[in-house]
Amino acid sequence: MAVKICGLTRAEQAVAIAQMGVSALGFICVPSSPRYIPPPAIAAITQQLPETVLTVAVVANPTLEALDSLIHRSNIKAVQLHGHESPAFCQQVQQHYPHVQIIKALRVKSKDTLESIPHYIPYVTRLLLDAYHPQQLGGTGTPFDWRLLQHLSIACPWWLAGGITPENCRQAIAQTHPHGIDLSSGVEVSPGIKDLGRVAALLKALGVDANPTPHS
Ligand SMILES: O=C(O)c1ccccc1NCC(=O)[C@H](O)[C@H](O)COP(=O)(O)O
Repeated sequence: MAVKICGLTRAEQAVAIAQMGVSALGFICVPSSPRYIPPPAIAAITQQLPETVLTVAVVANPTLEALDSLIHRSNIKAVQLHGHESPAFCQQVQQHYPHVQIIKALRVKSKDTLESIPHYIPYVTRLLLDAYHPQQLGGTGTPFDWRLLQHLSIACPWWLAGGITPENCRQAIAQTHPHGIDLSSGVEVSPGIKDLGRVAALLKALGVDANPTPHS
């Protein structure tokens, strides 16, 4: 089970969470977010992380030029497209950056959202199914109706997001069977500041072992 902790802003927290055994760390590159972190600050953090950690830049409706600048300045391994990006745009990103993993986030409002999934599959590394909120793109702390995923077979790797906490993570996984989970506000003290005790509680609930020590 992959675990992504999103919305990191502090180097020491990113390093500590990586050492706890988390597989992916997300950095919010959407300027309107309270978790926003600029690309040079992301680069300063990512260079301190173990190679095994997937580093993810979260963006919304970027131009290819903006993505180019972000990818070159932030030293990340994956981009998470969290806006209204089309399958055609994902294809363009895939063609321009074959070495960068593409995570397409879909904010699940209703069954209709899920009908678009097959159109994205050829162009993404994985999907992230997150909660829909009319005013906020992400980090809402609210789960969507997981029953919408019942009887749905998704033909590519996908991660579940939206309102997951150390308390409900096992139920979320049992009910939806994702390949990974993504959390932000469920393990936070305040936007961008993580609660390491809650990250530890999450990993304990999931039975994830801490990394061996080469990076400690
Ligand atoms: O977290 C943000 O502030 C954010 C802003 C704009 C676009 C995306 C954003 N977050 C994306 C994530 O991957 C979050 O981890 C995901 O929405 C889950 O958040 P939460 O419900 O708080 O666990």
